[in-house]
Amino acid sequence: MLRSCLARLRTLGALRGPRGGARPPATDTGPALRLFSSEEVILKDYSVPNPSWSKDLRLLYDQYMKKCEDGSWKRLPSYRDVAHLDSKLIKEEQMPQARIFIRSYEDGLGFEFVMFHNDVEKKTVCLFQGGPYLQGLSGWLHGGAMATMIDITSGMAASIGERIVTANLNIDFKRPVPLYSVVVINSQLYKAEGRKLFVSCDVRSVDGKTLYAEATSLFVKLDPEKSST
Ligand SMILES: CCCCCCCC/C=C\CCCCCCCC(=O)SCCNC(=O)CCNC(=O)[C@H](O)C(C)(C)COP(=O)(O)OP(=O)(O)OC[C@H]1O[C@@H](n2cnc3c(N)ncnc32)[C@H](O)[C@@H]1OP(=O)(O)O
Repeated sequence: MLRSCLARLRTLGALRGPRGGARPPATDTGPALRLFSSEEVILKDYSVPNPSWSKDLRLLYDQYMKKCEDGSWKRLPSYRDVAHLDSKLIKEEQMPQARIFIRSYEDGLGFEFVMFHNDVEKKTVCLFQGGPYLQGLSGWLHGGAMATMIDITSGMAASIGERIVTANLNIDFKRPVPLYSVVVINSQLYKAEGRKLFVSCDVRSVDGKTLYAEATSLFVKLDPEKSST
């Protein structure tokens, strides 16, 4: 069990320890994966409920956790550490303070989210609650914050565990998203053509009645032959 869990995390690139420089302390509460190898790695998984989660977010989380019971859906863990990124893309030893920015806010102030993935259907769903530090126009979520979540959710639908980058992202913002509200981001890989992965996405209210945004995106698998990446 632990072995398969480690294999999965390695696939996601999550188990690279710091090669110099201090890792920010794992002071928050919540589940953590603790490993002992040549270096000690402690990873806290942020994709679980915390006290800042609204009732809507908790209810949806419970619904999706139920869907996970038959194995068709999987909750995706999420970490703050740069170890999440491929070491070929970022030189950790030169940037010991680097963090995944969406996980760098205190609970409830920024991006509260959890993602679920269905490998057969090539779908990723993100349950997202945007906090007060993500404000754009008064009372509303900044579109860039929404774009970030669309990008990452779509990227997860495109490819889990592979080195991909966003080549193109088109978003139609249909309605402003109120701060603190919960939205459901649905993404699906609909075409794969060589290194190119095409994803569609929409963002809806919890009851599904309000369409906040629609997006299409293109992700490209990095070419191992090319030195720039
Ligand atoms: C908040 C942090 C979240 C972190 C998440 C934690 C881990 C989660 C893990 C996993 C989920 C992943 C989620 C991703 C989320 C974050 C992604 C980003 O922010 S990435 C940074 C922004 N993007 C770039 O910086 C790319 C910069 N561009 C490039 O590097 C190159 O242009 C690249 C790799 C895209 C293509 O370059 P070439 O030289 O390798 O290949 P060529 O031949 O140019 O393109 C390949 C094919 O793609 C088409 N193509 C390329 N760009 C296109 C475009 N803009 N529009 C249409 N087609 C395009 C080309 O026409 C070509 O197509 P033909 O094979 O000929 O059919």
